[in-house]
Amino acid sequence: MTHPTIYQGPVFDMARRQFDGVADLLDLSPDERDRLLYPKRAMAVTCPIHRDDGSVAVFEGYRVQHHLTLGPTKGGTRFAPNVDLGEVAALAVWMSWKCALSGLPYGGAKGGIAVDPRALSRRELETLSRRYMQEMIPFVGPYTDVMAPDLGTDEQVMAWFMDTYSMYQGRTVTEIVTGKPISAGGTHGRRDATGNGVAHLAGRAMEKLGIDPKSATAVVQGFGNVGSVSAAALARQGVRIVGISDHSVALHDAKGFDIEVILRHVRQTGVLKGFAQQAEIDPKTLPTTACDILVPAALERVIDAGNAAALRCRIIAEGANGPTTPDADAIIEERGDIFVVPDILCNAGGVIVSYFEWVQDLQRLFWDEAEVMRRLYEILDRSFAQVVGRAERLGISNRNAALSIGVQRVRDAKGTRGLFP
Ligand SMILES: NC(=O)C1=CN([C@@H]2O[C@H](COP(=O)(O)OP(=O)(O)OC[C@H]3O[C@@H](n4cnc5c(N)ncnc54)[C@H](O)[C@@H]3O)[C@@H](O)[C@H]2O)C=CC1
Ligand SMILES: O=C(O)CCC(=O)C(=O)O
Repeated sequence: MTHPTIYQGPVFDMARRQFDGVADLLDLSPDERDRLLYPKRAMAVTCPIHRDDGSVAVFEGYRVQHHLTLGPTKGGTRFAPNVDLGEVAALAVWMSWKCALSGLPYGGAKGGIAVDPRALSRRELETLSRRYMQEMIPFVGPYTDVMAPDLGTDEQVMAWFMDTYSMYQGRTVTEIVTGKPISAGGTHGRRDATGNGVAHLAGRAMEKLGIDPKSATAVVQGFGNVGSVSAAALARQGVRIVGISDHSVALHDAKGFDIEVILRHVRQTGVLKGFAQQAEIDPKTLPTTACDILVPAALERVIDAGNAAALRCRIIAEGANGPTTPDADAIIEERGDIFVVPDILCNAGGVIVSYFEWVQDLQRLFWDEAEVMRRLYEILDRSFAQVVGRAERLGISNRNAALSIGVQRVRDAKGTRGLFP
C-alpha cells in the first residue's frame, strides 16, 4: 500500500517508530503492518462559535478512529492549543494497543480541538463543546465510537457532549460518552480512575523492586486529573511527593508536599503558582530531580534524548500518553536501572472504568464503587503480570512487551475475521 501522508509530525512519528519495533519483534508482514498501523478513518471539522464580545471564532477539530475490528472505537477528546491530526492519530493508535492489552472490546480513537480552553469563558467553552459534538454526530455512536475526557476536558464537557447528542436523537443516550458526572449517567470511580491506576501500578513496581512506599519519594509532572489524583493516591500509600508541576510552575521540597493542602489551593486559584514561592524550580529540571518514582502526567515527549541519561529515578510510571520518546527509551534500556511502567499499561485505569461506565449505561444497571474498584485493579494486575512476565521471558523492555501484546491481539482478531492468513 502507498502510505497515507496525512499523518505527520513528531507524535505520529513516535507511534510509528514504536510500532515498527514491535512489528519486527512479531515478524509481521508488510501488508499486516500497513493495515495495523494506519487509521481506518479520520475526520477534520471546523467549529465556529460566537465569542462573548460578539465576534466569530473558528476552531479546528479532529477525530481519528483507528480500527473497528474488536468493537466500537474508544478514546478521549483533547482541548489544547497544539492539537493536530498527527497527534490525534498517534493517540488513537495508542488507544488501540491499550484497549487490547486490557482485554477491552474496543478499537482506539482520539479527538480534539486546537484551542486553549483556559482562554475561553464558560459560555464559550460550552458552545464550542456542543458544536464539536454536533459536527461529530454523523461519525460517532454507542456502537461506533465512544468519547471520553482527556487533556483539557472534564466531566462537564462530557455532560455537554451527551446532552447535545441526546437532543439530536430525541432521547437520552448516556452510553454515547463516558467520564460523565454520576448525575448524568456516569459511574463511580471514573473521575479518579486513571490516577488511582497509576498509583496502584507504581505500587506494584515498588513491590517488584523491593522499595518500601513509606521510605519512597515521587515527582509528579502535571497536576490535572491524572497528576493530582496520582500524587494524592501515592501519598496515601506513604510516598513523599517531593516535586510537582503544572503549566504555571514547578515546585520542589525534599521534605514533601501536603497534597490535600495543594489540592485546596488549586481548586481555589486554578493553578499551582502562588502555593509556595520558596519551592519554585526551573520546570526543565523537574524530570531529572532525584526520586524513586517519576510520574509524567502532562504532555508527550517530556523524557527525550536530552534528559534520559540524567534521570535520577528508579521507576517511571507513565500517567501521560507518550511521555517518553523512542530515543529516550533506547537510553533507558541501555542504562538498565529504571523500571518503566509504560503508558498503555500505566494509565489504562481511565479507559477500563470508561468501559465499565459504558456497560452500566447500556444495561441501565449500576454498580457500587467497591465493585468498580475491585474489577479495575483485577484487570490492571492481570495486565501488569502479563507485561512483566513477557518482558522477562523474552528479554525485552516493558514497553515492547506491552505494545506487542496489544498489537498481537489486534492482529489475531483481524486474522480470525479473515483479513490475514
Ligand atoms: N483524563 C484521563 O482519564 C486520561 C488522561 N491521560 C493522559 O494524561 C495526561 C494528562 O491528562 P489529564 O490529567 O486528563 O489532563 P488535565 O487537563 O486534567 O491536566 C493536565 C495538567 O498538565 C499540566 N500541564 C500542561 N502543560 C504543562 C507543562 N508544560 N508542564 C507541566 N505541566 C503541564 C496542566 O497545567 C494540568 O495540570 C495526558 O497525556 C492525557 O492524554 C491518559 C489516560 C486517561
Ligand atoms: O476513557 C476513555 O475512554 C479514554 C481515556 C483516554 O483518552 C486515554 O486512555 O488516553
